[in-house]
Amino acid sequence: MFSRSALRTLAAPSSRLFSSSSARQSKVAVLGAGGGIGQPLSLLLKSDPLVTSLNLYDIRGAPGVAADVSHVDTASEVKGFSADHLDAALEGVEVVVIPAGVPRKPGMTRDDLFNTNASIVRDLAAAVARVAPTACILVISNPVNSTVPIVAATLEKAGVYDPKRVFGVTTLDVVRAARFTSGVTDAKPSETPITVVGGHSGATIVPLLSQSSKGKTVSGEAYAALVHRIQFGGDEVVQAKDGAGSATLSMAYAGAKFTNAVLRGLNGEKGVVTPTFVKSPLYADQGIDFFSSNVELGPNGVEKIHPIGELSAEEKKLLDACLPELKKNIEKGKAFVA
Ligand SMILES: NC(=O)C1=CN([C@@H]2O[C@H](COP(=O)(O)OP(=O)(O)OC[C@H]3O[C@@H](n4cnc5c(N)ncnc54)[C@H](O)[C@@H]3O)[C@@H](O)[C@H]2O)C=CC1
Ligand SMILES: O=C([O-])CC(=O)C(=O)O
Repeated sequence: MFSRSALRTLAAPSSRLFSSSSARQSKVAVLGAGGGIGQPLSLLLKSDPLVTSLNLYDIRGAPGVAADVSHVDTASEVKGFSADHLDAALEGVEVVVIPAGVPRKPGMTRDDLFNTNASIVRDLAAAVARVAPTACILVISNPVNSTVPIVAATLEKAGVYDPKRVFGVTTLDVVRAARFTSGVTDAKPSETPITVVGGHSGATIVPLLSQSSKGKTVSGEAYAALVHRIQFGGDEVVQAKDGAGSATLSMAYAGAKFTNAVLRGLNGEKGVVTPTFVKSPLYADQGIDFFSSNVELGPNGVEKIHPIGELSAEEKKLLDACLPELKKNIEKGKAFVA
């Protein structure tokens, strides 16, 4: 079981994006650094005191982003790498963050991105397997429910898969859940940390409001509306951007927050716990071997996968709706590599 105070250290939303408890620093690469997420994510990572070196790679525009970000007056070194220099970008890297790939337009599901993004993510994972086989890989590219199994299967094929080091970034769901719950309970987001489990698309996103002292006070129509908003927060942004893409700025914030958590774990900090989509035993008996739940991060990546805990009757129904869809998404990813 996990300690609630440990959980709060990361899950609790705070005005401080980065925590740092150690002098050890790390080399981080962003693949897709020229994009809507990649650019602000690179800026935020430049501000993270745990990052020593930042390698920015994209098939378009990374050297420009690197030149720009490199002027920020923090200690880390920034280098930009263009299309033919992926291997150089990965040299000696401990953490690889992947926001490469196309975003949604209105009317699309995340699964509609599969045909384009599956091969992008597979090829990037193959390069990581070749050049930085022990790096932690943080997958942002959608559909996360399928791209994470694609990365895992690609590493497995290359003989370097360590399930403790491959993560789907579901932090934006956690960030949204805290923000939206704060809105309806009249509490600060720091008082409304919400564990979100399952996967990262619509019905596979399962917020566990009953496990939050503020969240469990929301009921009836307000509860249904809050769950819907957390599950479909991405659509809200896609519609508002009206063809110009999906969440980029809030995702960059979430991606930087999760990267900092992984670095803190690698540094040996204790009690760093947050939901993330990883190879998981929780529903493996139902053929679902990737699942997001609270995970303690440590020096090897995943330190401990926490059970999801007690669920309300409503949450049991949400989980029943999540599991079959998640299973299909995972199988689709695996089949692509096989
Ligand atoms: N996990 C999550 O919570 C979220 C995931 N996303 C996903 O993140 C991805 C990126 O979104 P945006 O940054 O808005 O898209 P974008 O189109 O603005 O940027 C994507 C970048 O990837 C680059 N790229 C394409 N192929 C590449 C390759 N083979 N190697 C390196 N870079 C490559 C492009 O040149 C572009 O700069 C999308 O798949 C989106 O659905 C978006 C928001 C939240
Ligand atoms: O909705 C999208 O396509 C982007 C995404 O994953 C999110 O914002 O949660």
